Amino acid sequence: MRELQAQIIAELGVQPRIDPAAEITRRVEFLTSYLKATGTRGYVLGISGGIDSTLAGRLSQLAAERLAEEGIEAEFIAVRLPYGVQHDEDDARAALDFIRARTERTFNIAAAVDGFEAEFARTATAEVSDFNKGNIKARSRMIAQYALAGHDRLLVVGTDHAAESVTGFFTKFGDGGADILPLFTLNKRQNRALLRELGAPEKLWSKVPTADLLDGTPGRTDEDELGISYDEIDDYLEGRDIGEGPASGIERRYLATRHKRAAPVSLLDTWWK
Ligand SMILES: Nc1ncnc2c1ncn2[C@@H]1O[C@H](COP(=O)(O)OP(=O)(O)OC[C@H]2O[C@@H]([n+]3cccc(C(=O)O)c3)[C@H](O)[C@@H]2O)[C@@H](O)[C@H]1O
Ligand SMILES: Nc1ncnc2c1ncn2[C@@H]1O[C@H](COP(=O)(O)OP(=O)(O)OP(=O)(O)O)[C@@H](O)[C@H]1O
Ligand SMILES: [Mg+2]
Repeated sequence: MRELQAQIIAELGVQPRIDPAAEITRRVEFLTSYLKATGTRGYVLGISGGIDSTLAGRLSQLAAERLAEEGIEAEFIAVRLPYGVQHDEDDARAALDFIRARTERTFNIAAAVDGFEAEFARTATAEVSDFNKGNIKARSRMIAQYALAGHDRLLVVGTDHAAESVTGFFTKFGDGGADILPLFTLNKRQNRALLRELGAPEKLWSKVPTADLLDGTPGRTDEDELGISYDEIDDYLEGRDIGEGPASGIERRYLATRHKRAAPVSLLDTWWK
């Protein structure tokens, strides 16, 4: 195996083989123990209809139910965060039907994002690019979740996992901004395996991953933007040889995005040298 590949696998804690049922139990247990240790009162998570939030959402609901069995009152707010009307709204609805959250909300981020866009144009005397606006959408979703969390003393659940973490394919302080990461260490096919184990309909676990942040290309697939397939990323994270081109592509992205996986750099840090 490549030296950097072994280092990345160890850093992200990826296991080449998993027992999906055991991983579900372990992650629900993680959510419940952290809540008890911190005295927080529940969880909040944005539900897009994609694989990651469907899985993290169901785990959060199961954690809330487990806590109730122990006599601890815990909230779980599954919140839809569309920018106007979401083009794959049916999938978001199907995800909510599967998650069966204690509380469902919809928080439309359009007014906030459009407000930022207008103020940006005034300040920078230039239009914001569709790409940069996409990051504003991701950060507006973070603000909405923290507002709900702050109101009820909840934890913001994040959906970061190894197959996104390795390439830094998330918005810094946007979807990357969260309190607890129940999917950490899993690659994309392992996320799918956990969803199947939980009995999710095929339409949800087989959905093509999309960040869906662009006005100009709704539903642009992650693989199209990355130029690398999740199968390649998953194989790489399981220690396989995927060939020089794709492996160096992943490693280039990994090295360029180290700042996203660390706290803001200070005088005492040496990781970037
Ligand atoms: N070396 C460095 N040290 C410290 N900070 C550094 C830095 N380089 C950039 N930065 C900072 O980081 C910023 C760039 O990072 P960021 O704002 O995240 O922006 P960036 O990485 O350019 O874009 C986010 C990427 O994540 C993808 N994404 C976002 C959200 C969700 C999903 C999904 O899969 O659903 C995917 C999105 O499609 C896009 O490709 C710069 O503006 C700068 O402030
Ligand atoms: N339209 C949306 N509504 C609510 N939450 C969203 C929306 N888009 C993104 N999010 C939040 O941002 C997170 C990151 O998006 P990402 O696309 O990586 O995950 P996903 O949509 O759940 O799964 P997939 O990667 O398979 O598309 C989501 O898990 C979700 O919590
Ligand atoms: Mg998505």
